[in-house]
Amino acid sequence: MLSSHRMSHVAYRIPHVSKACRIADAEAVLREEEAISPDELSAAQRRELLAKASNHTFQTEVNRMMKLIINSLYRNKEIFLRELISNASDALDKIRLMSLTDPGVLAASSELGIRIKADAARRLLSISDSGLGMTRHDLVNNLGTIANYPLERRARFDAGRSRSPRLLQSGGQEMNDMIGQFGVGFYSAFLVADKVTVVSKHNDDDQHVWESDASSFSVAPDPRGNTLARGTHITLHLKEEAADYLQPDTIRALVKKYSQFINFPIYLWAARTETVHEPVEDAAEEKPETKKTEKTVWDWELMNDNKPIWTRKPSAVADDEYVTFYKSLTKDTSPPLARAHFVAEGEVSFRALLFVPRVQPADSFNRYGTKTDHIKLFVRRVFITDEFNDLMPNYLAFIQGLVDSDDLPLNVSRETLQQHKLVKVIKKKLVRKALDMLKKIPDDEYEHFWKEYSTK
Ligand SMILES: Nc1ncnc2c1ncn2[C@@H]1O[C@H](COP(=O)(O)OP(=O)(O)OP(=O)(O)O)[C@@H](O)[C@H]1O
Repeated sequence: MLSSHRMSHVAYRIPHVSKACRIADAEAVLREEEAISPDELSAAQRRELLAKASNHTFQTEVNRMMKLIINSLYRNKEIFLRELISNASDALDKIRLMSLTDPGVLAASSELGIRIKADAARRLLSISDSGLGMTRHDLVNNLGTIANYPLERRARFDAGRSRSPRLLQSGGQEMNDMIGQFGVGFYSAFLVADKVTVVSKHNDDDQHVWESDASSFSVAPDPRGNTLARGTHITLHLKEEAADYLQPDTIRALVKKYSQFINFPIYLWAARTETVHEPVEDAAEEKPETKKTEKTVWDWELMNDNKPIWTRKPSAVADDEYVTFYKSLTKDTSPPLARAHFVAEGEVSFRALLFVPRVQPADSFNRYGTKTDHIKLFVRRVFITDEFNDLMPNYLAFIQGLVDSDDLPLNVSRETLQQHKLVKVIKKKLVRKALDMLKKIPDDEYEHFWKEYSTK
């Protein structure tokens, strides 16, 4: 018999196997997935979990941030899903990047994806990923303190607050929009859930369970053992008023709105009706007859088109797709003032997508107080870093976008990449294209651009 670990591994390959097998496997996944939910713990396992749990209080800054999120985003609760999917995608980026230099990190599971499942009867919504996962230490530190938060984000919060202190109290739409841009992160789960359970398996540690009702949290070794091959499974115990987020249509619409450009497949565990023709057993008849019956089939449904937009031909991308992509890339709520999408060939080949934000990014300074650029670097579709900081000169640091190069080596450190001679060539071409893009800002927008970006 397959061990439960193996079973989940096999089941994750559902989309590629035959239908009969798929249904059988899908049932296996259902059982497997339900077994992962901490509510499925037997009484003895729950006792063991409690006995071994260490209890922690959130750092003051975390409490403050949770209050800020809950008071400011109550009209924009839906962003929780975008935040959890974005964390899952970050964790997948990290393991994929590590696998370039050490393929062994994918030994437990080679699947890289995000799976969402709703259990309407128990009001549970789960988001799981097969990313990097978290060790016990990570669970305590990353989901309990603010120490690991990028300093830039704090700066962004402060910038937002000082820009509009009155709005913060009023909880107006503008404030919603502004906070939405900051990447409020994991704690936004408490906008819709009164309890959150995180089960995580990192290659370097055994599986642990983190649980919180927003006032404090506990961490314990998972009494079921390592049921996840690798990654993180988050279960939201939804508040009564948040039950709509269990509806497949609501989930599909949110993924389309905020997460359609995530570079990993996002699946929803969903039912669909299939019409099947079954033979009617009647010996008197010469011709065997068939009758139509409807069957409900549960399966993982792919919700996003994870082919990166910048790999498509510019002529095949619609304006509104660029705007949606820009918003998901930057968390900005306004459309960009201008864009440039191009392929460079010759000495170095790369694709790039650049945007001019309507409002200057608030996080233009890094932790050392120097300017940071806003260009994400990909090499052959693999996200490498957004802290490369060597692709735009200071005076163009406000440009948002990405570069995806086929020629840069994948498996070298950021420092080595920075020295790479092709980086200079890429930068030169980017600057030229960026300046062309600025020239193309329509006349009626140019005054706005000038006011926003000129140094007084
Ligand atoms: N699904 C996940 N897998 C692995 N680690 C995670 C996951 N979700 C959260 N984390 C860890 O918890 C940390 C805190 O998450 P949180 O969303 O609050 O902030 P962030 O992701 O660092 O910032 P931002 O949301 O602005 O991008 C992350 O930096 C990451 O280390």
